[in-house]
Amino acid sequence: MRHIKTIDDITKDGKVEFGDGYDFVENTEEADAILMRSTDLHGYEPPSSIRAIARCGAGVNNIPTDEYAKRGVVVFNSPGANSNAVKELVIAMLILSSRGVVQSMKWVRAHADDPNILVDAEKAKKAFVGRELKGKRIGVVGLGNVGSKVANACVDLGMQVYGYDPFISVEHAWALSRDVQRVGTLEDLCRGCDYLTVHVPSKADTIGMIDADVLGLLNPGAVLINYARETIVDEDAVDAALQGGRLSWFATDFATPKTVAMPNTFITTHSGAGTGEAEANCADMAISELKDYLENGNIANSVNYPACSMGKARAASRVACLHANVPNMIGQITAILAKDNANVQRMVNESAGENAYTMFDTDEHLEDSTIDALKAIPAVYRVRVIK
Ligand SMILES: NC(=O)c1ccc[n+]([C@@H]2O[C@H](COP(=O)([O-])OP(=O)(O)OC[C@H]3O[C@@H](n4cnc5c(N)ncnc54)[C@H](O)[C@@H]3O)[C@@H](O)[C@H]2O)c1
Ligand SMILES: O=C(O)[C@H](O)COP(=O)(O)O
Repeated sequence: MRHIKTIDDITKDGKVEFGDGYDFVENTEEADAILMRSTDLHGYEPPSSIRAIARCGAGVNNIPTDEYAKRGVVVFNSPGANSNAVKELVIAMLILSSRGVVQSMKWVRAHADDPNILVDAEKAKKAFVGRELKGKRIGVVGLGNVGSKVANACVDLGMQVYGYDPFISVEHAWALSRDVQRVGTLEDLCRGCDYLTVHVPSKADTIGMIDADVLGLLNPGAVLINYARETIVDEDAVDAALQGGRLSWFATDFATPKTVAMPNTFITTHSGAGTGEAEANCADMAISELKDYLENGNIANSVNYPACSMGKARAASRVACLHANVPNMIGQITAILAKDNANVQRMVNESAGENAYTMFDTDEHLEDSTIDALKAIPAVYRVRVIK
């Protein structure tokens, strides 16, 4: 039996199914893996029983992924699984910030007792006259799973769409409408925009990237949308831009103390991924990643280890070594196997950044002393006997 600890509400209805051979435990010390969402794990040391953590969602800035890699803990996320949900809410924010929908509805509620409300509403409506999205210029920062979908949807709405992403993947470049115009700098993207929407992860080069300089390049009365992370916008600069009229609205998914004090904001409760469909997609992807890792040692969609697959574990034994990406690891591992006279059927070695992964199938089970020798290699973080 393998044991899973869940953190956060993975789905609204509580449905999380791993199937036969798995159960859920309260005590993390008894768990093999963690399934989670947005809880901040910085400062938390997972017990040695934990081999993997799967984040149901895209952003992993709440997890110390580098530190966990060095403890031999593989961290997964679920890329793209909630991107349609975010796209739809971003489109909603484009419309809400352009058409006085919320203000008009507030007026109706405030005049609910007026017996002439139908006639009076006709007079009141001039206060809520908005503008159309068609023909307006929007800048999309980050053209990954969410940004590429937002950009394509904006093309469909008849907007002039510009995108900026110096690290765009081939897959997302292919998915992008030919009507999305790519620009080379953030400044060129922002110059003359009526709308700016941000879809990048929170990391060293994106924290505070939407600052006073960037905001100053937008058209007066522009709208800023942040459904990525609160850290990406300089809140003081956004406040000043709202007060000074450079921005007419700021729509954000992050209710920070500074943001809630600002004028002209639409603020949601980190609800970009808040649909039943997105929750189910994220959970399904994260669960299958965890199961394949726990049962077969295969890695897909990890953010701190390379992708690696040898299919189902069918040989007598399968062993995985998680180690630093340094020279002579394969040499050291095979030397130890040769000493035990182990016959290797298949071996794979993959690396990503500072970390690497070596997995092999053998005809017979290895001696305990062989496993101990593998564990004793200085750059090895963890050895897993999967089968
Ligand atoms: N509000 C929500 O509920 C919600 C839901 C999903 C994702 N998010 C946030 O949105 C972010 C993006 O999500 P995604 O699924 O599109 O992720 P993704 O990884 O598919 O796309 C991120 C894109 O940002 C680009 N990028 C990275 N650094 C950049 C930089 N300095 N300048 C410009 N582009 C840069 C990458 O090349 C990539 O294409 C996530 O990291 C997460 O923080 C929020
Ligand atoms: O990065 C993400 O996928 C989103 O921010 C979703 O976060 P959540 O799982 O807490 O809704």
